[in-house]
Amino acid sequence: MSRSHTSPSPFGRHAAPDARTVNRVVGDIRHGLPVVVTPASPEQAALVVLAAEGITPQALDALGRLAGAAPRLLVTGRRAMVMGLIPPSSAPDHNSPLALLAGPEAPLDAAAIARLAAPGSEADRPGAQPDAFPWRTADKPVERAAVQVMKAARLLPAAVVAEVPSAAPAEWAAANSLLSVGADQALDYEPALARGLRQVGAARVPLKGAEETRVLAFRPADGGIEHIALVIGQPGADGQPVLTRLHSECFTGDLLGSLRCDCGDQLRGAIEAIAEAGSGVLLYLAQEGRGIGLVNKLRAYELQDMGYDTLDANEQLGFDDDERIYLPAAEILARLGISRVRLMTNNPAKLRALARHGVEVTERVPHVFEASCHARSYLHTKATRSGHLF
Ligand SMILES: Nc1nc2c(ncn2[C@@H]2O[C@H](COP(=O)(O)OP(=O)(O)OP(=O)(O)O)[C@@H](O)[C@H]2O)c(=O)[nH]1
Ligand SMILES: [Zn+2]
Repeated sequence: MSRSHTSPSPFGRHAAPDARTVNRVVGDIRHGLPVVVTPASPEQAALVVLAAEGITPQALDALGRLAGAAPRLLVTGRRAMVMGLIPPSSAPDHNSPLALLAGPEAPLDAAAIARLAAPGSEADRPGAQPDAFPWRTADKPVERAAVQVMKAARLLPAAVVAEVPSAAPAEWAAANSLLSVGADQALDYEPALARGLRQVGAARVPLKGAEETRVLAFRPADGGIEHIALVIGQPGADGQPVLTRLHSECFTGDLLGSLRCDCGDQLRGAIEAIAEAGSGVLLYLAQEGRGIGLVNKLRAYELQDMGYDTLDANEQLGFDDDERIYLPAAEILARLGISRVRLMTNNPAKLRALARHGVEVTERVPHVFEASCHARSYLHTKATRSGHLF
């Protein structure tokens, strides 16, 4: 299912304008620049937004002066929960952000923002008690979109925001040389990238033990990092469901041979098993760190060394325990003409997600490897808390 876009630019034949806009905004955010997020409804205020991660006192001052109002901090419900701001039971949607406002006893300065946005022992530090900040639930689309932009930028999911002092926010943004993006565009970014995937490369790459392998690359609509499909043999030629593995990128495990996880063994083991079966497909999905990115995964590892398990570490950072979506996988399978799979996985969420996207999973094929001593507690957590079937 691909969405067609019309573009007035002769260079824009393949471009998805919404994805391009979000991508440019993400670029500015990663540069430490503010952007404007506009609401669909003109009754709501637009926000001028900066990343909380790495914010400087100068940037915070400049934001306040630009907007003519005191900035506030948006953190996710998850982060608010681990800071003890809200009890676990009272968070209706953990992905809804919470707004923290500066109060007379607790100025929202750059140092406070760093402590509130990043996990650590903020409650131990003088002057940084999170409950000194008045807060309210922030579930307006512009507020959720501001946090979504941080996730798309692979930064900590926390944003410093102030209301745009104009009823014409896009014009105000242009007059201040800022990029702007619609809240709906930002919230639909990941699915839009998946819908706009294009195959951009295909080559025969004989692998050790799987010589009849083709490697195909699928580029998302914003020109970002490609997902890769390894097509081994002639999958589906016999009319049978295709032996399939969805593997999420793990730089540390796949490439460096990290012993903290089982990814490297699972990757090579899947290729071996598919070759042995005669044919199948492995999708190598650009979803490092269960979708939070490599840098945030390294932060999660640091937290795990402090005693948190792999799920709690994600939540300490403000993320859900798993931020992946499987629409890209379903889209690639559809492009390959595969609608029925025997899925090699221990993760029931992958079975449910593929079914939701119209892929028939005829069988789950267990995909278990011996754990190193460093990976034992990681795999134990998956089994006891994520419902993994080992
Ligand atoms: N955030 C986070 N990601 C991790 C951690 N350890 C491994 N990962 C990432 O988790 C993903 C592993 O994905 P998969 O191989 O699909 O594993 P899975 O979801 O357990 O599913 P199956 O292996 O199919 O059972 C990779 O993107 C890794 O980078 C961790 O401690 N924290
Ligand atoms: Zn791994």
